[in-house]
Amino acid sequence: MEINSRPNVSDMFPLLARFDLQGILKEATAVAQRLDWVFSSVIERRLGEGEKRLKDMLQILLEIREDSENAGSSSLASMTHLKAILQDIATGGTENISNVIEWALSELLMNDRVMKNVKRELDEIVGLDSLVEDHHLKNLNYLEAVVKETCRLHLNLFPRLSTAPSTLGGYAIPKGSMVIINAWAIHRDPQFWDEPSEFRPERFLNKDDDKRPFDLMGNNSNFQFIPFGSGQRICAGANLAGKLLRYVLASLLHSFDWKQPDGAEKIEFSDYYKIFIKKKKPLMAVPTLRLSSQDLFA
Ligand code: HEM
Repeated sequence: MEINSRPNVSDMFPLLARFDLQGILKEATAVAQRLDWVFSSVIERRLGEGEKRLKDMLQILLEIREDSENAGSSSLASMTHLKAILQDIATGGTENISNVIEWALSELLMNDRVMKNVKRELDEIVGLDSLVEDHHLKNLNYLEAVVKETCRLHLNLFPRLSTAPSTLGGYAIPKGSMVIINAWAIHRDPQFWDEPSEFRPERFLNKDDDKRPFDLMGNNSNFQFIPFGSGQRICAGANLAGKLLRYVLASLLHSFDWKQPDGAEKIEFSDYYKIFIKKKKPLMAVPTLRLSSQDLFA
Protein backbone atom coordinates (compact mmCIF):
# COMPACT_ATOMS: atom_id res chain seq x y z
CA MET A 1 0.00 0.00 0.00
CA GLU A 2 1.86 3.05 -1.15
CA ILE A 3 1.34 6.39 -2.84
CA ASN A 4 4.07 7.71 -5.10
CA SER A 5 4.75 11.39 -4.60
CA ARG A 6 4.93 12.14 -8.30
CA PRO A 7 3.95 15.64 -9.41
CA ASN A 8 0.20 16.01 -9.83
CA VAL A 9 -1.03 17.95 -12.88
CA SER A 10 -4.15 18.88 -10.87
CA ASP A 11 -1.98 20.94 -8.48
CA MET A 12 -0.58 22.98 -11.35
CA PHE A 13 -3.85 23.37 -13.29
CA PRO A 14 -6.65 23.32 -10.69
CA LEU A 15 -9.28 23.54 -13.46
CA LEU A 16 -8.25 20.03 -14.52
CA ALA A 17 -8.41 18.64 -10.98
CA ARG A 18 -11.88 17.11 -11.35
CA PHE A 19 -10.64 14.92 -14.22
CA ASP A 20 -7.90 13.39 -12.03
CA LEU A 21 -5.86 12.82 -15.20
CA GLN A 22 -3.16 10.69 -13.58
CA GLY A 23 -5.53 8.78 -11.31
CA ILE A 24 -3.66 10.06 -8.22
CA LEU A 25 -6.84 11.06 -6.38
CA LYS A 26 -8.37 7.65 -7.08
CA GLU A 27 -5.23 5.91 -5.84
CA ALA A 28 -5.00 8.10 -2.70
CA THR A 29 -8.70 7.55 -1.94
CA ALA A 30 -8.21 3.77 -2.13
CA VAL A 31 -5.25 3.96 0.27
CA ALA A 32 -7.22 6.19 2.68
CA GLN A 33 -10.16 3.75 2.61
CA ARG A 34 -7.88 0.81 3.26
CA LEU A 35 -6.26 2.60 6.24
CA ASP A 36 -9.69 3.56 7.55
CA TRP A 37 -10.72 -0.09 7.40
CA VAL A 38 -7.56 -1.16 9.29
CA PHE A 39 -8.10 1.40 12.08
CA SER A 40 -11.83 0.67 12.32
CA SER A 41 -11.13 -3.06 12.74
CA VAL A 42 -8.51 -2.43 15.45
CA ILE A 43 -10.86 -0.10 17.34
CA GLU A 44 -13.83 -2.47 17.07
CA ARG A 45 -11.75 -5.39 18.30
CA ARG A 46 -10.53 -3.32 21.25
CA LEU A 47 -14.04 -2.15 22.20
CA GLY A 48 -15.14 -5.79 22.22
CA GLU A 49 -12.42 -6.83 24.68
CA GLY A 50 -14.30 -5.77 27.81
CA GLU A 51 -12.36 -5.74 31.07
CA LYS A 52 -9.17 -7.33 29.69
CA ARG A 53 -8.23 -4.20 27.73
CA LEU A 54 -4.57 -3.17 27.57
CA LYS A 55 -3.71 0.33 28.86
CA ASP A 56 -1.88 1.43 25.70
CA MET A 57 -2.02 4.49 23.45
CA LEU A 58 -5.23 3.29 21.76
CA GLN A 59 -6.92 2.75 25.11
CA ILE A 60 -5.90 6.21 26.34
CA LEU A 61 -7.26 7.81 23.16
CA LEU A 62 -10.52 5.86 23.51
CA GLU A 63 -10.88 7.03 27.12
CA ILE A 64 -10.21 10.67 26.14
CA ARG A 65 -12.85 10.34 23.44
CA GLU A 66 -15.37 8.88 25.88
CA ASP A 67 -14.68 11.72 28.36
CA SER A 68 -15.02 14.35 25.58
CA GLU A 69 -18.31 12.79 24.52
CA ASN A 70 -19.64 12.77 28.10
CA ALA A 71 -18.52 16.37 28.70
CA GLY A 72 -20.01 17.50 25.35
CA SER A 73 -16.54 18.80 24.40
CA SER A 74 -15.26 18.79 20.84
CA SER A 75 -11.59 17.99 21.61
CA LEU A 76 -11.73 14.35 20.46
CA ALA A 77 -15.37 14.15 19.58
CA SER A 78 -15.59 11.57 16.87
CA MET A 79 -14.13 8.25 15.77
CA THR A 80 -12.89 10.12 12.68
CA HIS A 81 -10.73 12.34 14.95
CA LEU A 82 -9.44 9.29 16.73
CA LYS A 83 -8.62 7.48 13.50
CA ALA A 84 -6.86 10.61 12.19
CA ILE A 85 -4.58 10.63 15.26
CA LEU A 86 -3.82 6.92 14.85
CA GLN A 87 -3.01 7.54 11.21
CA ASP A 88 -0.64 10.43 12.08
CA ILE A 89 1.20 8.22 14.54
CA ALA A 90 1.34 5.21 12.22
CA THR A 91 2.50 7.14 9.16
CA GLY A 92 4.61 9.81 10.92
CA GLY A 93 6.35 7.50 13.33
CA THR A 94 7.46 4.63 11.13
CA GLU A 95 8.95 5.02 7.65
CA ASN A 96 10.44 8.47 8.17
CA ILE A 97 12.21 7.34 11.36
CA SER A 98 13.73 4.27 9.65
CA ASN A 99 14.64 6.44 6.69
CA VAL A 100 16.69 8.89 8.81
CA ILE A 101 18.33 5.96 10.65
CA GLU A 102 19.35 4.45 7.30
CA TRP A 103 20.96 7.76 6.26
CA ALA A 104 22.72 8.13 9.62
CA LEU A 105 24.18 4.59 9.46
CA SER A 106 25.29 5.17 5.87
CA GLU A 107 27.07 8.40 6.84
CA LEU A 108 28.73 6.74 9.84
CA LEU A 109 29.89 3.72 7.85
CA MET A 110 31.62 6.13 5.48
CA ASN A 111 33.11 8.21 8.27
CA ASP A 112 35.40 6.35 10.63
CA ARG A 113 36.30 9.37 12.73
CA VAL A 114 32.68 10.19 13.55
CA MET A 115 31.83 6.51 14.18
CA LYS A 116 34.72 6.28 16.68
CA ASN A 117 33.58 9.44 18.49
CA VAL A 118 30.02 8.10 18.77
CA LYS A 119 31.23 4.77 20.18
CA ARG A 120 33.61 6.48 22.62
CA GLU A 121 30.71 8.53 23.98
CA LEU A 122 28.45 5.46 24.23
CA ASP A 123 31.16 3.52 26.08
CA GLU A 124 31.60 6.36 28.57
CA ILE A 125 27.94 7.15 29.17
CA VAL A 126 26.29 3.73 28.77
CA GLY A 127 29.12 1.18 29.11
CA LEU A 128 29.40 -2.19 27.41
CA ASP A 129 27.65 -3.99 30.27
CA SER A 130 24.34 -2.14 29.71
CA LEU A 131 21.77 -1.51 27.03
CA VAL A 132 20.94 2.09 26.12
CA GLU A 133 18.09 3.42 28.27
CA ASP A 134 15.99 6.54 28.17
CA HIS A 135 17.95 8.26 30.98
CA HIS A 136 21.24 8.01 29.00
CA LEU A 137 19.92 10.11 26.11
CA LYS A 138 20.33 13.52 27.74
CA ASN A 139 24.09 12.92 28.07
CA LEU A 140 24.69 11.63 24.53
CA ASN A 141 25.56 15.06 23.10
CA TYR A 142 27.73 13.86 20.24
CA LEU A 143 25.10 11.34 19.14
CA GLU A 144 22.51 14.12 19.22
CA ALA A 145 24.77 16.16 16.94
CA VAL A 146 25.00 13.16 14.56
CA VAL A 147 21.19 13.01 14.40
CA LYS A 148 20.99 16.75 13.66
CA GLU A 149 23.69 16.57 11.01
CA THR A 150 21.82 13.68 9.34
CA CYS A 151 18.58 15.71 9.44
CA ARG A 152 20.41 18.70 7.94
CA LEU A 153 21.66 16.72 4.96
CA HIS A 154 18.82 14.30 4.31
CA LEU A 155 15.46 15.85 5.19
CA ASN A 156 13.15 18.16 3.32
CA LEU A 157 9.73 19.71 4.04
CA PHE A 158 6.41 18.79 2.42
CA PRO A 159 4.42 21.02 0.06
CA ARG A 160 1.72 23.15 1.72
CA LEU A 161 -1.38 24.81 0.27
CA SER A 162 -1.84 28.49 1.19
CA THR A 163 -5.29 29.06 2.71
CA ALA A 164 -5.20 32.86 2.39
CA PRO A 165 -3.43 35.38 0.13
CA SER A 166 -0.14 36.59 1.61
CA THR A 167 3.22 38.17 0.77
CA LEU A 168 6.54 36.52 1.46
CA GLY A 169 9.93 38.10 0.73
CA GLY A 170 8.21 40.57 -1.59
CA TYR A 171 6.40 37.85 -3.58
CA ALA A 172 2.60 37.73 -3.67
CA ILE A 173 1.25 34.27 -2.87
CA PRO A 174 -2.37 33.88 -3.97
CA LYS A 175 -4.78 31.76 -1.95
CA GLY A 176 -4.66 28.09 -3.01
CA SER A 177 -1.00 28.12 -4.16
CA MET A 178 1.19 25.12 -3.57
CA VAL A 179 4.16 26.37 -1.52
CA ILE A 180 7.36 24.41 -1.04
CA ILE A 181 10.02 25.62 1.39
CA ASN A 182 13.20 24.09 0.06
CA ALA A 183 14.79 23.11 3.38
CA TRP A 184 17.17 20.80 1.51
CA ALA A 185 18.73 23.83 -0.23
CA ILE A 186 18.67 26.00 2.93
CA HIS A 187 20.47 23.23 4.83
CA ARG A 188 23.22 23.18 2.19
CA ASP A 189 23.53 26.91 1.61
CA PRO A 190 27.25 27.90 1.90
CA GLN A 191 26.10 31.31 3.14
CA PHE A 192 25.01 29.58 6.38
CA TRP A 193 27.11 26.43 6.60
CA ASP A 194 30.87 25.87 6.27
CA GLU A 195 31.61 23.08 3.81
CA PRO A 196 27.91 22.25 3.63
CA SER A 197 28.24 18.89 1.90
CA GLU A 198 30.60 17.52 4.58
CA PHE A 199 29.10 15.28 7.28
CA ARG A 200 30.47 17.12 10.31
CA PRO A 201 28.35 16.74 13.51
CA GLU A 202 30.74 19.06 15.39
CA ARG A 203 28.99 22.03 13.78
CA PHE A 204 26.07 21.27 16.13
CA LEU A 205 28.20 21.16 19.29
CA ASN A 206 28.50 24.43 21.08
CA LYS A 207 31.80 25.17 22.81
CA ASP A 208 29.76 26.90 25.46
CA ASP A 209 27.97 23.98 27.13
CA ASP A 210 24.82 25.74 28.33
CA LYS A 211 23.85 26.95 24.92
CA ARG A 212 23.18 24.35 22.21
CA PRO A 213 22.65 25.85 18.78
CA PHE A 214 19.77 24.73 16.59
CA ASP A 215 17.26 22.43 18.20
CA LEU A 216 14.98 20.31 16.00
CA MET A 217 12.04 22.65 16.66
CA GLY A 218 13.01 25.29 14.08
CA ASN A 219 13.77 27.75 16.91
CA ASN A 220 16.58 29.67 15.31
CA SER A 221 16.20 33.28 14.43
CA ASN A 222 16.98 33.01 10.70
CA PHE A 223 15.32 29.63 9.96
CA GLN A 224 18.65 28.18 8.91
CA PHE A 225 17.86 24.72 10.35
CA ILE A 226 14.24 23.60 9.89
CA PRO A 227 14.19 19.79 9.36
CA PHE A 228 10.72 19.48 10.92
CA GLY A 229 9.41 22.89 9.80
CA SER A 230 8.82 25.71 12.25
CA GLY A 231 5.97 27.60 13.90
CA GLN A 232 2.34 26.65 14.03
CA ARG A 233 2.41 23.79 11.50
CA ILE A 234 5.72 22.26 12.56
CA CYS A 235 5.77 18.44 12.66
CA ALA A 236 3.48 17.54 15.55
CA GLY A 237 5.78 14.64 16.44
CA ALA A 238 9.10 16.54 16.23
CA ASN A 239 9.97 16.08 19.92
CA LEU A 240 9.03 12.40 19.88
CA ALA A 241 10.85 11.89 16.57
CA GLY A 242 14.04 13.51 17.95
CA LYS A 243 13.96 11.18 20.92
CA LEU A 244 13.14 8.07 18.87
CA LEU A 245 15.96 8.84 16.43
CA ARG A 246 18.49 9.22 19.27
CA TYR A 247 17.25 6.12 21.06
CA VAL A 248 17.15 3.82 18.01
CA LEU A 249 20.48 5.02 16.61
CA ALA A 250 22.22 4.83 20.02
CA SER A 251 20.87 1.31 20.59
CA LEU A 252 21.95 0.06 17.15
CA LEU A 253 25.45 1.53 17.48
CA HIS A 254 25.98 0.54 21.09
CA SER A 255 24.77 -3.04 20.79
CA PHE A 256 26.41 -3.85 17.45
CA ASP A 257 29.41 -3.11 15.27
CA TRP A 258 28.28 -2.57 11.69
CA LYS A 259 30.10 -3.22 8.46
CA GLN A 260 29.23 -3.63 4.83
CA PRO A 261 28.98 -7.20 3.53
CA ASP A 262 32.24 -8.60 2.12
CA GLY A 263 32.79 -7.49 -1.45
CA ALA A 264 30.09 -4.79 -1.30
CA GLU A 265 30.56 -1.66 -3.37
CA LYS A 266 31.20 1.72 -1.74
CA ILE A 267 28.01 3.12 -0.17
CA GLU A 268 26.01 5.10 -2.72
CA PHE A 269 24.59 8.46 -1.60
CA SER A 270 22.32 9.21 -4.54
CA ASP A 271 18.74 9.89 -3.53
CA TYR A 272 15.23 10.52 -4.80
CA TYR A 273 12.28 12.42 -3.39
CA LYS A 274 9.26 10.40 -2.38
CA ILE A 275 7.55 12.34 0.39
CA PHE A 276 10.91 11.86 2.16
CA ILE A 277 14.36 11.94 0.63
CA LYS A 278 15.17 8.27 0.18
CA LYS A 279 18.34 6.40 -0.69
CA LYS A 280 18.24 5.13 -4.26
CA LYS A 281 20.20 2.06 -3.24
CA PRO A 282 19.15 0.68 0.17
CA LEU A 283 21.95 0.30 2.72
CA MET A 284 23.24 -3.22 3.33
CA ALA A 285 25.09 -3.60 6.65
CA VAL A 286 26.00 -6.60 8.77
CA PRO A 287 25.90 -6.40 12.59
CA THR A 288 28.15 -8.21 15.07
CA LEU A 289 27.59 -8.12 18.80
CA ARG A 290 29.46 -5.33 20.57
CA LEU A 291 28.06 -5.60 24.10
CA SER A 292 29.87 -7.62 26.76
CA SER A 293 27.22 -10.37 26.71
CA GLN A 294 24.22 -11.31 24.61
CA ASP A 295 22.37 -12.13 27.86
CA LEU A 296 21.74 -8.38 28.11
CA PHE A 297 19.02 -8.83 25.47
CA ALA A 298 17.21 -11.49 27.53
C1 HEM B 1 12.04 11.46 11.47
C2 HEM B 1 10.75 11.54 11.72
C3 HEM B 1 9.85 12.62 11.20
C4 HEM B 1 10.07 13.56 10.23
C5 HEM B 1 11.32 13.76 9.38
C6 HEM B 1 8.88 14.36 10.14
C7 HEM B 1 8.74 15.46 9.31
C8 HEM B 1 7.62 16.24 9.23
C9 HEM B 1 7.52 17.42 8.42
C10 HEM B 1 8.63 17.99 7.54
C11 HEM B 1 6.27 17.93 8.57
C12 HEM B 1 5.68 19.16 7.88
C13 HEM B 1 6.16 20.42 8.57
C14 HEM B 1 5.90 21.66 7.75
O1 HEM B 1 5.21 21.59 6.73
O2 HEM B 1 6.39 22.73 8.13
C15 HEM B 1 5.57 17.05 9.48
C16 HEM B 1 4.26 17.21 9.87
C17 HEM B 1 3.63 16.37 10.75
N1 HEM B 1 4.18 15.30 11.44
FE1 HEM B 1 6.08 14.65 11.29
N2 HEM B 1 7.95 13.90 11.04
C18 HEM B 1 8.50 12.84 11.72
C19 HEM B 1 7.92 12.12 12.72
C20 HEM B 1 6.63 12.28 13.15
C21 HEM B 1 6.01 11.52 14.21
C22 HEM B 1 6.74 10.47 15.06
C23 HEM B 1 4.72 11.95 14.30
C24 HEM B 1 3.60 11.53 15.22
C25 HEM B 1 3.72 10.70 16.22
C26 HEM B 1 4.53 12.99 13.31
C27 HEM B 1 3.35 13.67 13.10
C28 HEM B 1 3.21 14.75 12.23
C29 HEM B 1 1.95 15.48 12.05
C30 HEM B 1 0.63 15.21 12.74
C31 HEM B 1 2.23 16.51 11.13
C32 HEM B 1 1.26 17.57 10.59
C33 HEM B 1 1.37 18.81 11.47
C34 HEM B 1 0.44 19.92 11.01
O3 HEM B 1 0.15 20.01 9.83
O4 HEM B 1 0.00 20.72 11.86
N3 HEM B 1 5.71 13.17 12.64
N4 HEM B 1 6.42 16.04 9.88
